[in-house]
This record gives sequence, C-alpha cells and structure tokens, in this order.
Amino acid sequence: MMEGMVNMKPKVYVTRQIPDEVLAMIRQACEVRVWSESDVPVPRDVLEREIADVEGLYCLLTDQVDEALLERAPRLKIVSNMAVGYNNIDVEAATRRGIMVTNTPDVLTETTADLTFALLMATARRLLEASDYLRRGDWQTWSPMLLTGQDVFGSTLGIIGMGRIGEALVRRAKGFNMNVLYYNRTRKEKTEEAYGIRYTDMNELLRMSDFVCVLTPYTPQTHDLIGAAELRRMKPTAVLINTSRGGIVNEDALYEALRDGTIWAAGLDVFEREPVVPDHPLLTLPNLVSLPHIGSASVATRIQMARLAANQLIDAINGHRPAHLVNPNV
Ligand SMILES: NC(=O)C1=CN([C@@H]2O[C@H](COP(=O)(O)OP(=O)(O)OC[C@H]3O[C@@H](n4cnc5c(N)ncnc54)[C@H](O)[C@@H]3O)[C@@H](O)[C@H]2O)C=CC1
Ligand SMILES: O=C(O)C(=O)CO
Repeated sequence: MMEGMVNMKPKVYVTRQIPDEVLAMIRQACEVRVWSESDVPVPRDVLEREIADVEGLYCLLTDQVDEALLERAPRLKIVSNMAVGYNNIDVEAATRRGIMVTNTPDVLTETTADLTFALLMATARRLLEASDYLRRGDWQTWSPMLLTGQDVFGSTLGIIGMGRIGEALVRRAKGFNMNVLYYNRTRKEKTEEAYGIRYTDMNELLRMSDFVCVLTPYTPQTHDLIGAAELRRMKPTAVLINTSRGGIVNEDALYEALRDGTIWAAGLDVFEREPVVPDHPLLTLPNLVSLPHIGSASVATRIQMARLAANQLIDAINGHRPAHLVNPNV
C-alpha cells in the first residue's frame, strides 16, 4: 500500500545536493532523484537519462537546459532554476513545449547588492592587493602614496541595468553620498524621483562615471555590451564592476584595457567560462579583483533561494501557477 502511494507521486530530478530541509519539502510531494555523487554539475549524459521520465526539473545556473535536452523530456512540466538569472535555459524552446520556467528573484536582491558594493569598495581601495602585500612581508613603512586607491564617497556611480539589484545598489550608494547615473532598457521615472538619480545614454554614463556597475541579465542584446569601444569611453581612473554575467563584458577587451591603463581597475564576480581557469590572463593583473560567483552567497539567502525554487516546482507539479514564471504565456 505505502509503496503504491509513493509510486504515484510525480517524479522530479534535482541536479545538485540542496539543503536537506528543502529536499524534504520536495519529497513530500514528489518522488525525487538527486545528483549527489559530488558537488559538480551533473554530467550531461546522466542528465539526459534522468530527464526522460520526470515532470519536474530543479536545476542550477550551471546546468544547460537547451532544446536538445528538452526534446528528451516528454513529461516535463516545469524547470525551476535556483537563480534569478536564467540564461542557462532556452526559455523559448520550453515555451514551445508548454514547459513552465521559474527563477528566484527578490530573495537574493539585497545580498547581491551587498556583494556588489563590497566588490566596488575592495577594488577601489585595493583591499586584496594590500592584504597580499602585508602577508608577503613587503610592508616596510607607512608611505605617502603607498597602495593609494580611488575615493568612493561623493563619486559618480553609473549603473547599467536598473532592476531589482540595481535599485538596491542605489540605496547603498546614497549612503556614500554618491551621484548616481543609470542606463536601462526602459527609463524608470518613479525610481529617478524616489532616489534622485539621473537617466543617461550608455555613452554619457561611461564618460561621466567613476564606477560603472553592470547589472543587466545576459541576453543576446547584452552579449559583449562592454567591449573595447565602451572601455575607451571610460575615465582612466574608472573602475568597472560586473556581478551579473560574464558574457556581458568582453574579457579580451577588459584585459587590454586594464593592462594598458585605459581604465584603472575592475572587479568581477562572474566570468565568460566558469570556473575561470587559474591561468586566465585577467588573473595575472594586479588591478583586477576576482571572485568565484558569490553574489548571492549568504547562508540565509541561499537557503531562501533553494526554498523558493522548491515551492515553485511543487506549485507547478500540483497544477498551480508558480509565482515567478519567466514564460507567463506558456
Ligand atoms: N553574481 C551573482 O551571484 C548574481 C548575479 N545576478 C545577475 O544579475 C542580474 C540582474 O538581476 P535582477 O536585478 O534581479 O534583474 P532585473 O530583471 O530586476 O533587472 C535587470 C534590469 O536590466 C535591464 N535590462 C535588460 N536588458 C537590458 C539591455 N539590453 N540594456 C539595458 N538594460 C537592460 C532590465 O530592464 C532590468 O531593469 C540577473 O539576471 C543575474 O544574471 C543576480 C543575482 C546574483
Ligand atoms: O541568481 C543568480 O542569477 C546568480 O547568479 C546566483 O545567485
């Protein structure tokens, strides 16, 4: 009897070990299989096999959910991504097949804005370089221009992509008396009024800003949004921060701009290919601060993201409309 009931539960596949309490939530509603052999992305051949009979896929930003994969999933109803960015999923292909796609907005907004501002501060004031200098034993004396950086307070911040995280970043910038410019696909007059910020085109933003932060999603339109021409428009003292997705800033162009002093420094939490290889040319530069995609990585936020992704999976499996459908016309 018990066994029969378990078998009636809809099948779902979870592509990585997630917090036990969240897995338990999903197990209440579903028959769950999990990729738990190691904390690396599930191999493609395993995923292709596992997806064949499931109604739900709980995945991470490291999983490529493309058309070829979806073709192997005749029963699939929902792809729940444990991330707000969903450039790893072919949403159009999912929509054509009537498959819902969900993401995890809002719960990570403040945590990611914190990290973005921390990276901005660390890059401006050369924190990692200074710490390494001390640990190497190079610190001989206090010296007038030793390890001098750029001031953050009172400077001009240009935000490209004024969405949830962009707005949260403005709130932090205001605490540092920064003058904020922004560029967005659509102008947001209410946000301008609320925070006293100014809309500009990309060229003016690049020309005027001391700090440029990229916070758009990664789409065909934002691929290489910041390339050699854009970097040349920036001030030689400017700092570029990217906490959105790697492909938005062209890495070859950034390498040259940092090496040649076209811009002063950059802070990256994301790379075109992750994990970035340790001998990547960018990592040889002293004026690059690099992080391993930890924007949303606080304990509380990661648990909230995991829970939100689980709730949406369960809602869809139970025939309800999940709150954060990215393809609402599915
Ligand atoms: N480093 C990390 O760990 C994290 C990275 N992210 C990244 O940050 C991105 C932004 O997240 P949210 O603020 O929640 O998204 P959002 O959707 O609220 O904001 C994105 C903004 O970018 C604008 N935009 C889109 N395409 C544009 C274009 N071509 N030109 C100018 N503006 C454009 C949109 O109009 C929107 O205002 C995510 O898509 C994700 O890729 C998010 C969380 C953590
Ligand atoms: O949510 C995202 O898009 C991330 O990059 C990690 O939180």
